[in-house]
Amino acid sequence: MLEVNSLTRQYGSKRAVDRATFTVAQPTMIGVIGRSGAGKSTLLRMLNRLTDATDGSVTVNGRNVTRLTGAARREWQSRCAMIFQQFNLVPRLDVVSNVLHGTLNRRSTLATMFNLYPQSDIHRAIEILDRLGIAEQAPKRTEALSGGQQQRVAIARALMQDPEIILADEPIASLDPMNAQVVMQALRRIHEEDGRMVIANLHTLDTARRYCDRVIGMRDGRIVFDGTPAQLTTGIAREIYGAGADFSEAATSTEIETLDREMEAVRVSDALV
Ligand SMILES: Nc1ncnc2c1ncn2[C@@H]1O[C@H](COP(=O)(O)OP(=O)(O)OP(=O)(O)O)[C@@H](O)[C@H]1O
Repeated sequence: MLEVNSLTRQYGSKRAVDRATFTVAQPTMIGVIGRSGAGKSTLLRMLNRLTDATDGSVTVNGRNVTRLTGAARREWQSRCAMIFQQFNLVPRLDVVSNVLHGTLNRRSTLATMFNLYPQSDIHRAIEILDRLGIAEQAPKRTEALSGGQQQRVAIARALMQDPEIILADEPIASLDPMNAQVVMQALRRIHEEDGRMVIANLHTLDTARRYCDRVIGMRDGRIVFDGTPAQLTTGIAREIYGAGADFSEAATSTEIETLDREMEAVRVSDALV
């Protein structure tokens, strides 16, 4: 159970997040939407303590994690893994070593310095890569992979921590539509098969509608919508995005449906060969 209560972050005179309040009773896949500067990243970063809250609290299963320090804070961060738009991998390092970095929190400095990983961790890393469909990339340098593959490496690194919650800050914003779809499907599967909570900042409405059970809409630091995709009408979307009457959902689209049609066409032509 995650309880976010009046969570606030002030930067000078600017309230990046203004008394955000919501509860997640069971593992859910949640999309956070809103225009640029609405406070989405700051909200996520406060949840896993990359950014400190000015006020309010984050409580997980009855424990307030907002003021944890030192080892307790690091322990919380490993239970609440974060993935980023720019992947945050070590480009010159091979894929499997990047994934093994997910275990850094529980390894000694000496073991880290000499890149000493237990066999069991290496096996687990390969298993996770296999699950994400990229095991054959394990020995390659990460920089040689496509953006979609790199984001799956970042997801694998997060899974190495065996987190209860995965926070994804614009995970598909740098990807083409096909890779965006593969990454969103991977996050959805992890949610469904492992029962992990996923909270993803998404800049496109159709992605949130398609993959999430619940959508949180932010505007000017405040949560202005919290409901199911079905409850998110075009009128509400217009309010969240602060758009005029000419607002159209297509303008926030990644064209995933178009892509579906293209992929179907490829499948049909493959079947004919
Ligand atoms: N470190 C900081 N110092 C000062 N102001 C900040 C800082 N981080 C964020 N802000 C401000 O807080 C507000 C919310 O920013 P945030 O990055 O959380 O929004 P966002 O919805 O994630 O936007 P985007 O989609 O562009 O990433 C913005 O006005 C931003 O300029």
